[in-house]
Amino acid sequence: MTYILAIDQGTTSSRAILFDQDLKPQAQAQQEFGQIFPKSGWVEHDPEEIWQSTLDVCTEVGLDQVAAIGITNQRETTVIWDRHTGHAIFNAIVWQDRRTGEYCDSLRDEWQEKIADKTGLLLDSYFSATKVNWILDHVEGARTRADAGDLLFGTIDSFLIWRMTGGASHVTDATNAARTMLYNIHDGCWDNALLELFGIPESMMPQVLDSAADFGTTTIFDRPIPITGVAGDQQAATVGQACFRPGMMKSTYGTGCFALMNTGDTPVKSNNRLLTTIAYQLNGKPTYALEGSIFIAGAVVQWLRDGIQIIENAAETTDMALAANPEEQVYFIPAFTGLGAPYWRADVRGALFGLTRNTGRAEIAKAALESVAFQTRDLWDAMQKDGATSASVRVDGGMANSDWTMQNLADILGVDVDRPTVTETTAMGAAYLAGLFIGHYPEPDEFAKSWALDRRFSPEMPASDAAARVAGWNDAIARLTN
Ligand SMILES: Nc1ncnc2c1ncn2[C@@H]1O[C@H](COP(=O)(O)OP(=O)(O)O)[C@@H](O)[C@H]1O
Ligand SMILES: O=P(O)(O)OC[C@H](O)CO
Repeated sequence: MTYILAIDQGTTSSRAILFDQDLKPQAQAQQEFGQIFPKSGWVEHDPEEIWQSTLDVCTEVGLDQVAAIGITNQRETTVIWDRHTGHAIFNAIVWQDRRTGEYCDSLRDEWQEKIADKTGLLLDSYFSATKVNWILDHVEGARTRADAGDLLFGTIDSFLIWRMTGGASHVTDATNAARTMLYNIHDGCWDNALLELFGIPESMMPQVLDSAADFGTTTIFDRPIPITGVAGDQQAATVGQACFRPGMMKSTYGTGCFALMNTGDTPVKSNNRLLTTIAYQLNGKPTYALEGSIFIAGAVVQWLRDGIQIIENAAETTDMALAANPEEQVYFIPAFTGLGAPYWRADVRGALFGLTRNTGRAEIAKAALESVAFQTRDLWDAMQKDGATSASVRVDGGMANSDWTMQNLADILGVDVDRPTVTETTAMGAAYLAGLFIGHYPEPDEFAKSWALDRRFSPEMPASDAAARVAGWNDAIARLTN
């Protein structure tokens, strides 16, 4: 039996999963790693922890029968390292980090439109470009070293591949490149004007390949293994959910929530503050998507556990939501690091609305779970205005395991929410891309036939109740953002 190994380097944990010939997960290892919050709105990871946890899970799951490796990763998170030593010169600045918010504001008038036209993105600290600029400005001597060609930039995929290939490959794929705010998604190349704007020498940038390609061969294990698939985690989930036809949409509930709708070979420009991105690139041909990005989804549950410590594990939230007093309607806006789509407000922070003397742990936990549905509804409305017509959405990610949350999502969206049998669709997408390249897995149309439904959640709440709750949410958002 030969397997394809998927490495899923996420925001809160690193995972390795072995997929068999039928794309069924057969073995899995997972390791959480530290979150570093140096200041309000700042989020960092230690690149060595990312590296070590990745190595550990690969070793734990076993590589004896692995034919190829696919890598998928938290996107935008920025690492800069020395090409001679392989040492990162600063912590990884995580996608959630808002430290460059004011810098983005200062560029807005002149650059917002140009950046949107070239990259499909909004000018925001979420993306890698201003994070690279910040590191070059704040680490002593970094700019001189960068100009001398001694430093390399990469998103997490790039950093891992560089290390796994002993420095032989400095590469990324088009989906990750599309999240840097430095990549022209129409021309398929790094954009010189943007590199210049952010003071980034082109010598730092990785080569951009298709999502199924020869990314190099890892030489750090007992035997050489090719790395043949790479995609950002949300794009890998889009592939894993087999959203290959225009109009198909998936929504992933991990640390954040990211809804992507396939728009085919047309890069659709949103009028409602969604992003245009590359869903996957095969045989040199990009397939585009519209994306809505929410920064806090499952992370709100982590905060209940690790922050205010009112739960011991994530699954407890279901019983709490069931036990909550239905008369109490608390709105929890988890804008811990600002609001993403469609508001894009780096400056606001979280809030609870509607507290009474009867509000307790259960009501707060319920409001935390509900915040995920309300935020998705905001994205859904924006997608509809941009022309989406889908009557259902495919869900995945850690939080999709919560039946209560998924039922509430169907109620608040007013459409069917479909959960597949494999919720590790992110890893599955990466494995599929890697296996596709070596001829181990079939072409996309054939693969799409194997998508299997675990459970469909259909709306049960009366539409008027859902509308009243959504109105309450909109009111809370208006109060916070005004
Ligand atoms: N049963 C559950 N109910 C609610 N939230 C859950 C449940 N299981 C996992 N989660 C949340 O899902 C997230 C983990 O999902 P995962 O897809 O592994 O995230 P990531 O890839 O961002 O690290 C955590 O934030 C966790 O709080
Ligand atoms: O770690 P996740 O699964 O929440 O995904 C993070 C995204 O890639 C950030 O854009």
